[in-house]
Amino acid sequence: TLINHNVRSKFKRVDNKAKHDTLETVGILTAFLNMLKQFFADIRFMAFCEFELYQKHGKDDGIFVSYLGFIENVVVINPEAIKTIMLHSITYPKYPLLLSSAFGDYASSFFGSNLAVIDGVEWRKQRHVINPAFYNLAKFYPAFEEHVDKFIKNVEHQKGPVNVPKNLANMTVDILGKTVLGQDFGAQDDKLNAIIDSYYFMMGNAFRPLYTVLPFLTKLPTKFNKDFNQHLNSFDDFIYDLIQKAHDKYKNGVDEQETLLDLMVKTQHEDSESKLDDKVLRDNTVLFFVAGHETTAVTLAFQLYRLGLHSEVQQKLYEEIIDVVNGDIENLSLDLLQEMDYMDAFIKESMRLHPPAQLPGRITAQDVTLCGYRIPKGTMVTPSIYGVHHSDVYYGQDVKQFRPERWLGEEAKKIHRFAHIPFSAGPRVCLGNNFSLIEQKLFLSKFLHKFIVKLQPDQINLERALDVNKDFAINVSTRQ
Ligand code: HEM
Repeated sequence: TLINHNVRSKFKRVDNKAKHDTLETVGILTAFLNMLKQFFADIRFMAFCEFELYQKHGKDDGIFVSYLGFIENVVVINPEAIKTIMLHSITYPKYPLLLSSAFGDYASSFFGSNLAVIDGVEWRKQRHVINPAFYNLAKFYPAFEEHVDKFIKNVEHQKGPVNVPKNLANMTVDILGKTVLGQDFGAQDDKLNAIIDSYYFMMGNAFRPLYTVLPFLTKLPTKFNKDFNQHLNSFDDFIYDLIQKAHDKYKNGVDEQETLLDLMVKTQHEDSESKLDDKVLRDNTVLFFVAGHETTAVTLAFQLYRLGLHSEVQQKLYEEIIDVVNGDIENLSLDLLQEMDYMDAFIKESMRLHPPAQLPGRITAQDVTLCGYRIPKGTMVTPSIYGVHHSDVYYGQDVKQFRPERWLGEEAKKIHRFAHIPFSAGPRVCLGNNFSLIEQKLFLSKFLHKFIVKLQPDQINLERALDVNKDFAINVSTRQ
């Protein structure tokens, strides 16, 4: 009770927007149980834990205090407060959790110090170098198409149910390799297996809060630690090899279209103020691996799940595709993808209910007021993407229903702009959002043109549980 009292007294009402005298705080026992749950969970599970707590303990302010491990965490579900946080990246910089390299924990040794976690001048410098790689997405279109076609061909040759998450991840990593790193990975042809295995091993383990909070565990002479370090070394060798190839390409003056990696490597050879050294290149290449393929693969897997669940939506999408390409899928182009309104609504709705990135942590750089409460400097503040997307306060009574129509016409205008933020918003908005949206639309158009998706009877409740390592098989039949 004393601890609770202490926590509450820190977050007091300062103006009449606040509905209660202090911010609502989850009880210390609940926090402790939640912490145990989080310690052994994958970080991706934590947003569900937080939202469950909010539903049980939060009041109707859309803001409450919870815990991330031992750290007090102000979780924000109110879209006006989310807007304030997202638009003011100097007052609310990134929470430096993943920058704890001083501890030498797994998250920082794998993920490193890249664009997504740094702030200030260094962030501006890196974003300035990396941004131009995403200016002209039309140049990526042929690579998107090649790998989507390969995916479809593989499905055509497969007998029986198709396990989608892993295969989709192979497709998206091939697309990423070709477009962003300039490499043919061949994951869809089973050529990248060892590296992908290492990658998944680290993704599955590096971000476990257990190791971030108790990093000394990573130093114990256990088999697990040995395995982790082996995987890390082989993954790093692979990345440094890609970087070396980009250096060679620069020196040989190969006149090809510049990839993101080329742009980053070039800074070292030219007398530029934005020089990025090899370690920064390595850390950003890892970032692009992490941010750039699993997110889209999981999104697509959930979309196939939704299509199987809602056959009427599938039919409407199919009709729109046929209409836009005028009956011939060979006409499909980047421009035509922009004409698919129902497709846009479908993607928005699926990313609302199944956002792959959920808790973008920030820290207060000064004392602030959010929703009428005083939040002291140095507090962790986390807009809950999952929370605001699932809140009936902002989406109404049918919040749990999958209804793309809510994103069409007048109805869409009533939804708060910051109540739908799967790619975040403001200066730290996802750099790959348009890249991913084109990938999704192209995939869905070609896939639905070819196949009808059906779920298997035991797979009607996947609401929370999908990641690229989970088995999720769908039945597909070829359209006549
Ligand atoms: C469905 C797909 C994707 C989702 C849902 C997603 C989501 C996000 C979110 C929520 C953030 C911001 C986190 C924050 O505000 O703290 C972010 C940042 C970022 N994303 Fe994505 N992302 C996706 C795909 C991609 C792709 C395909 C790429 C690159 C090819 C990419 C590259 C990045 C980068 C570089 C950042 C850091 C930007 C910065 O801090 O300046 N993402 N993403």
